[in-house]
Amino acid sequence: MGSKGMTPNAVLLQSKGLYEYILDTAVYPREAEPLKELRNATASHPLAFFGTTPDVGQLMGMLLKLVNAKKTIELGVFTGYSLLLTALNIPNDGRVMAIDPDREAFEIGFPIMQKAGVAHKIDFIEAEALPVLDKLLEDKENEGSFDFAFMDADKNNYLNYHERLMKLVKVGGIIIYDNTLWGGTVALPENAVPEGGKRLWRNSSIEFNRKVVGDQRAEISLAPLGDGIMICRRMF
Ligand SMILES: C[S@@+](CC[C@H](N)C(=O)[O-])C[C@H]1O[C@@H](n2cnc3c(N)ncnc32)[C@H](O)[C@@H]1O
Ligand SMILES: O=c1cc(-c2ccc(O)cc2)oc2c(O)c(O)ccc12
Repeated sequence: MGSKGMTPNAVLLQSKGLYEYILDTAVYPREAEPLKELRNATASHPLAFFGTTPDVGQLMGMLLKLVNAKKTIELGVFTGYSLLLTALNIPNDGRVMAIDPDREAFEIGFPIMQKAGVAHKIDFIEAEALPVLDKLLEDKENEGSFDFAFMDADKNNYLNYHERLMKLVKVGGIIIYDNTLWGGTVALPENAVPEGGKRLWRNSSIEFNRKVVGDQRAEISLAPLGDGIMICRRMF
């Protein structure tokens, strides 16, 4: 499946054409078949725009391999593009703990994960993420035990997740936060953004970026891929 007619919103780049160029020349030709299949299966969903964009997925795949990620965690699964991507890029005995209260959406993608032969790597937990993280942290053994984390759940809780993930991920491990440029609205005056969820998430993103930039425990890169990703590497 190519990009025509279904390009994710190219809100951060100079033009939609430039984003299509990146996807068509560098991303789609290298995208694994099961990921294409999962995008197809999600395309008619009313929230299809939730899916992690394939350009972010491509970088995630590389980072997972660079840190030899074996034990990973994901908050915010939806139909499972980023989950399948992770499962495909960790070893056969690797595990991804995937947390989302919406099992229905997960079940759209799960048969594709089974067909791809990676379902045994996936532990889906049907729940809100915060109490699950708190439960994990009750056991000291879980501290510093994850190699990699991907965050794509409720945007107004990112700072709460960050505090917990910085304990759960090992020194040298990676945490990626999606949507941290929130359609470019982080650079707009507040009154230029419609009131409601979008403004709330814009404000949360600004606050999140500011706090993480000041967090000396992490090396960071705020990269303009997809809707913006904050990449953190735990230093101590
Ligand atoms: C943008 S979607 C995730 C997209 C996914 N990463 C993908 O590649 O398709 C956000 C997801 O976060 C989930 N979510 C919302 N609140 C949550 C919470 N408190 N804990 C965990 N997941 C949550 C929603 O149910 C939704 O499926
Ligand atoms: O439009 C959205 C909304 C969300 C979102 C908002 C609140 C939640 O509790 C969960 C998800 O997430 C999005 C997203 O991750 C994306 O890539 C595009 C759009 C949206």
